[in-house]
Amino acid sequence: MEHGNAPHVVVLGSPGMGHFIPMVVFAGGLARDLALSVTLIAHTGDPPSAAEQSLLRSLPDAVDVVLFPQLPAEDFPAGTKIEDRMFRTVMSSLSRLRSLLGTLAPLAALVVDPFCLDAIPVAAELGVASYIFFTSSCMSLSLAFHLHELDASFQGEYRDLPEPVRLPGCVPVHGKDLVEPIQDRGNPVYATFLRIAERYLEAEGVLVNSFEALEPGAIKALREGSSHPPVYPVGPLIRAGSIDSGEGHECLRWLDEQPVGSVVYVSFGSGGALTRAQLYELAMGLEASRQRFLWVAKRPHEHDASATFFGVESDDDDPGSFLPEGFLERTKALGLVVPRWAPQVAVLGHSATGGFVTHCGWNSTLEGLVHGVPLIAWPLYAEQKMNAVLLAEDVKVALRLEADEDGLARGEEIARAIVCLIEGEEGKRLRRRARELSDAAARALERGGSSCMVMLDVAAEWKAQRNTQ
Ligand SMILES: O=c1ccn([C@@H]2O[C@H](COP(=O)(O)OP(=O)(O)O[C@H]3O[C@H](CO)[C@@H](O)[C@H](O)[C@H]3O)[C@@H](O)[C@H]2O)c(=O)[nH]1
Repeated sequence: MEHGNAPHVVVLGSPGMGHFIPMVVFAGGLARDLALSVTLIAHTGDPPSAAEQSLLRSLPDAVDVVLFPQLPAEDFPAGTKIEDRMFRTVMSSLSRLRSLLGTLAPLAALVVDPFCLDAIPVAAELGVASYIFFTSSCMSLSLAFHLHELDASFQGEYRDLPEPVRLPGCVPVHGKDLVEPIQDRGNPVYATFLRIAERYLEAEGVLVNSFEALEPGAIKALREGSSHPPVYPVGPLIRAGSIDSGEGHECLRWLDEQPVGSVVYVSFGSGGALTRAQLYELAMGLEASRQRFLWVAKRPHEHDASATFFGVESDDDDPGSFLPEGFLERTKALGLVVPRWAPQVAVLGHSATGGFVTHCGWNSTLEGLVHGVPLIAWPLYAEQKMNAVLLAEDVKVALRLEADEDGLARGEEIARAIVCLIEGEEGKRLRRRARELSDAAARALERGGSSCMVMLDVAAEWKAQRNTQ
């Protein structure tokens, strides 16, 4: 493609839908809203999944797409953490990236996601400035900036820390709720996180998918901090309803038949999986709540809460084959179960949706808030426990579930939380808060809004960069 006079930016994303989606949205926005010429390099399945292909088709013509393959599961020993697979997939692409960047010069910037930070020295060799598009909260970014300090301050596992961790401007967070891959210092991924924490300092700036009204304290502290690159909150960037419209999907037709604000939507993102025992309790809780529900159900997994992160391995996803006997029949008047994947943005934007049981993946979180939907926080892995703390204790837009000593959330507890969210006073308060945030999110992105202005400033830097080349 001819890139003309527009500054050319390369956007590099890591594997998994939770990263693919925001990087595609970000790349599309650079071309559409800022008239930049963009090459998006994405790590996808080979071939890309139907969901990946459909999102790529939504990109404007000014975005060139290059697909790098993600490393197959067989290349890793059983039990390898997803984060390790992501970092290693990106490492395996670096020589191809080097050649490609060489052919694309002159470049105004390379923008990488948090699992692609090893590309920063490659860009530096070619004289290209690197930026990070951080696909989670400012609170998680702050943890990355303070990881070395934390590592030096305590020898044991973080779950044994006697006092909560106080990241600047953030709600205190217990050590056990810090990101999951740093919970075991003996796992090789811990050392990788420490190594990568240093790479953040090599970037020219960090764009974050968050916004002022959502994380004012953390953003202020990051803005004032001088030991790291400048931080630019540019969110919330999510797919437009027109892109994830789900046209004709049975769950949208079903939602059309339900009263306004009556349905709780249950989904654990692209990767989340429950154990068989937990899946049973969730089914019992939904049934006992007697509330309407739409549940994206996936086959249970006993040992890996992120079992479907790199795609679903089995085609056998009929919920009837793994849900409790008789559940579908008994609940058919109140609920709908869809296998594996739903058009989530359309579901959250539907007037019948009144609550969201979520694993607190950052994209799901933003999608819920943009549509003014209050949350029940059910974190599973990655940085989701930190997000849950932020949403329940700081932003106050989510209910938490109490688990028993085995870590299982019982059916009665799940039913209690759902009834409280859809019918209770607490639910009303959370809904008001979610609507406030929805309005604030829209204001941040409109012309003159905080995120819009910040993005224009960064684009101006890139344009200036281009003019000095
Ligand atoms: O049935 C589904 C399920 C998911 N999605 C979409 O898939 C994305 C999932 O992203 P997210 O909610 O962030 O969850 P994960 O896929 O788990 O994302 C990974 O990446 C995120 C961003 O870094 C992290 O916050 C998470 O913890 C990490 O697991 C969202 O856009 C969803 O709308 C659908 O459209 N339909």
